[in-house]
Amino acid sequence: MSTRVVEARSLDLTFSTNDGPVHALKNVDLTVDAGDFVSFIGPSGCGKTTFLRCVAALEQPTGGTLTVNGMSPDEARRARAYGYVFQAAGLYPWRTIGGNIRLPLEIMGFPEAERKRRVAETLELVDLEGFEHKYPWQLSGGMQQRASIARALSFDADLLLMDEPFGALDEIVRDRLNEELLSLWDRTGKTMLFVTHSIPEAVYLSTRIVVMSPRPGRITDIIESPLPRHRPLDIRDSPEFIKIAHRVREGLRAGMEAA
Ligand SMILES: Nc1ncnc2c1ncn2[C@@H]1O[C@H](COP(=O)(O)OP(=O)(O)OP(=O)(O)O)[C@@H](O)[C@H]1O
Repeated sequence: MSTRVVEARSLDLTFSTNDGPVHALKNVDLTVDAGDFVSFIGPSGCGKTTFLRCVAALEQPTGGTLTVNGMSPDEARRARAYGYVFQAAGLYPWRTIGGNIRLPLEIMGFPEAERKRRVAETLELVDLEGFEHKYPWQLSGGMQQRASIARALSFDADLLLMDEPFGALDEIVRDRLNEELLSLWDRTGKTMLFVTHSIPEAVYLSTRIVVMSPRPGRITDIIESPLPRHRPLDIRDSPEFIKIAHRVREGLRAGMEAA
């Protein structure tokens, strides 16, 4: 039996702003099971980040229910249920790569030997062995983003929340990181929630694609991917891939027209 990692029922979030209420999430129903790779795609303002922030207990829903590993998001946060990767790598420039990855471990009070072991292990997972003592500015954008993924992985949470981590990178680097992320997911069995604006990225990575629409932010389609777990990059030329990409595009278009 699979384990439920995230369960949202009729989730609602309305922000009160000076210009009046903003309905960022309306009636969101979604379940994510252990080992799923779920992508969220939709135009700017459809609530992708807000949903991730609710899971991370950084926003408080105004309606409905949300559980993470069967707990409230706040309890899950305290239980260190997830790692969070932001759009910008957000590495501290005065710390080395190793120092950045070590930071959450220091905050959480891991003993020194354990910190060392975990830093080495996660550097290897993201293919950055040998860069522990470099500073962020000595690394390319893609390598910095890998370091930021390593930091989110360092305390071995089973759930990874990734908010457009590769948005600022060029296509070639992004392709490589997509391949690496998929392989990392395959090796570790982690559960991924991944925000993107890119249709090929969403289709390539996901076991499930959540299509969203703005005003109010809501889910308009959930696509179960029939693609196999092992996906070479050229799967993007296959008829199955193109079919799913087409369905995502149609969903996005319909959502925009209805908004
Ligand atoms: N703290 C806040 N206060 C008021 N409104 C907010 C706040 N955070 C988000 N919003 C609004 O909620 C809506 C959803 O925002 P959100 O950032 O979740 O969208 P998104 O789909 O992630 O967009 P993008 O793709 O541009 O990152 C937007 O209209 C946004 O302006």
